Amino acid sequence: MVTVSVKIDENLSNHYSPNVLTNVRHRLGRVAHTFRAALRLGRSRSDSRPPDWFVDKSQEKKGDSNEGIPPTCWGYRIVVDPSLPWHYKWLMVISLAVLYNVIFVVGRAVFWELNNSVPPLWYTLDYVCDVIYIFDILVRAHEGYLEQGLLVTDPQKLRRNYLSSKKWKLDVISLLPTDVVYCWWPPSDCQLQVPCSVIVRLNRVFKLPRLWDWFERTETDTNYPNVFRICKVLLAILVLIHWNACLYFAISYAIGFGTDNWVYNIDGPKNSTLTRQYIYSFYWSTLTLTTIGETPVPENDAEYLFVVADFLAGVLIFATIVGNIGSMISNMNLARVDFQNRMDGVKQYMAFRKVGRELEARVIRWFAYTWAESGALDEERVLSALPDKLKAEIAIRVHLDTLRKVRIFQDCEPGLLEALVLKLRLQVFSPGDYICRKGDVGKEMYIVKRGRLQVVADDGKTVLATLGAGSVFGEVSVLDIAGNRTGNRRTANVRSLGYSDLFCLAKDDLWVALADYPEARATLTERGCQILRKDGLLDEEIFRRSTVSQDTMEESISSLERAVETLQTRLARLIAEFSASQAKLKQRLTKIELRPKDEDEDQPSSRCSRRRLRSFETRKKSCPPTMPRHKTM
Ligand SMILES: Nc1nc2c(ncn2[C@@H]2O[C@@H]3COP(=O)(O)O[C@H]3[C@H]2O)c(=O)[nH]1
Repeated sequence: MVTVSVKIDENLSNHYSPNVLTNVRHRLGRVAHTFRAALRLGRSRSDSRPPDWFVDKSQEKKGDSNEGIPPTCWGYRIVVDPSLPWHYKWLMVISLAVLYNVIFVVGRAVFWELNNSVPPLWYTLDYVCDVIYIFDILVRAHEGYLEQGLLVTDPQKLRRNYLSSKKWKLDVISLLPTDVVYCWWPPSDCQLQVPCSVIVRLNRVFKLPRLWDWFERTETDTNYPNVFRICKVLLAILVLIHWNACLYFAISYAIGFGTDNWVYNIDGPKNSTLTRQYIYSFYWSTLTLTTIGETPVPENDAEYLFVVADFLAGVLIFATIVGNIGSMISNMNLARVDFQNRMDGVKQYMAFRKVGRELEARVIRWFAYTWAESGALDEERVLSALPDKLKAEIAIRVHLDTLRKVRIFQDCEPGLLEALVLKLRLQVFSPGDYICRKGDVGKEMYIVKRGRLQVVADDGKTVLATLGAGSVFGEVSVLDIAGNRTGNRRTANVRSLGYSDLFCLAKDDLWVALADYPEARATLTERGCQILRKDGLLDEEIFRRSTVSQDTMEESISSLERAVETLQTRLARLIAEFSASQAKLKQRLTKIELRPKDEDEDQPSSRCSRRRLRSFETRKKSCPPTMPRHKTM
């Protein structure tokens, strides 16, 4: 067997600072780990990569709040990242253990036949669950949490966080070895027809919060949250009914089976079987808790009290549960109900205003198409909770296919795409709808997502162009191209052939986005000019003059920028020179001041220096410290 050990000579600590030594220790630890891993790899060709719940110190990013914390386990810190998939799987395992205890501890304690049926299986399951509980304490003690947005991986902090929480207390209570009671009340008693000592394990139920953790996580992760919520409520109902059934059977035992009509009667070949005992108790419990059927009338005080308590609990619990399920089901259909209400409103309005059968049919067809294609999803409202960056990412992901087909966006900077994609509004047009008519004032530009459209001349028949997915139109009138004889008016009619989905971009939004991307603007303008030239709508002279004046303006701006830069450099140099000479002068004056008094009292030069000092002080007061007053800019 090969042993690898890493040791730092004690003497080194006298020569080097603790920081250096800690660093050396970390690095040696990593070397040792690599060496061990290599050895393991040599022996079994298995993957020596540490599992993902180890945080490799060397892999951590700079700026991590855990920097400088010594590794604990062979150069790695064991930390459980709650966002990892395996953590979710672990939650599932522990939830199953909790559910087992919630259902079977009470069940087996009351229905002794159940406990007696396969004792080895039950005891194996009991102690497997206990092992899972113990392991869960370890997992929780290493569960990372966020501090200032960073995952804390410092083992001490993690432990402190766990030990100071309520979870820790509940975990300990749920693992108290209550089974020691078996010494005085052995499980073998269960052979008799009396409730079992398994009930002492009821403290295992204190682990229930772990089940909520799993519920919460699943609810966040699943794509069907409403279905999951309904399943959760159903499970809660079943567990409640089960517990109540067990209680009923236990009370029947306490009063005496068959002593009156209310309690369970265990006599007879059918009633004595476990299946009948449980099913009848469950049935009784369901009737009582839901208060939906005739239940046997209680015959003594204890029975009355129990039934009253059951009724009250049933009303409270089931009112809450039924209310929740009702709201969940209505939430599931909310979009459809909302859409139908809107459609009904429009239909009523059209009938009231007598808009005509043909138009009514068209509007209804439009509604049907919108529902079929997008489920009438109000994307803006749905995404309104997200920050702009995330919204843009989602929008780009969703609309990328369309935007890729748009030629002018193919080579454009990602920033422009992001800016534009957030401003796009989806509009649906029916067959024969005019998107714009010649002569209208252009207020928006369109990108075709799906469908086919025709650009038609005044007569409505001559087709100038056919547009498909990825085409852009409506830009000519919104770009304010100099020399455009139609001004800001539409130059042609555009009509939808079938149903078409268009992204609409308002003129202001387009201008704001293009202000930062002159190249994209030039491409769009160039395209618009080509169309105007083809239709003879471009005044070349005005266009040329505007281009020249634009060029001249751009040149003037560039030369102005250059002049400002030169001035800035000169100013900086002058300020530096002034500061240097001021410092020199100060030094000289200090030297003069420090000369012995009697030595220079009679010297004419010192009198002159004092005069100069006084005049300098006066000038300093009247002049700002960084700007020489005699320099004019
Ligand atoms: N006038 C004209 N417009 C066209 C042609 N092909 C596509 N279009 C688009 O049709 C749009 C009609 O509105 P705009 O004038 O704003 O912008 C126009 C162009 O984007 C064409 O051949 N002639």
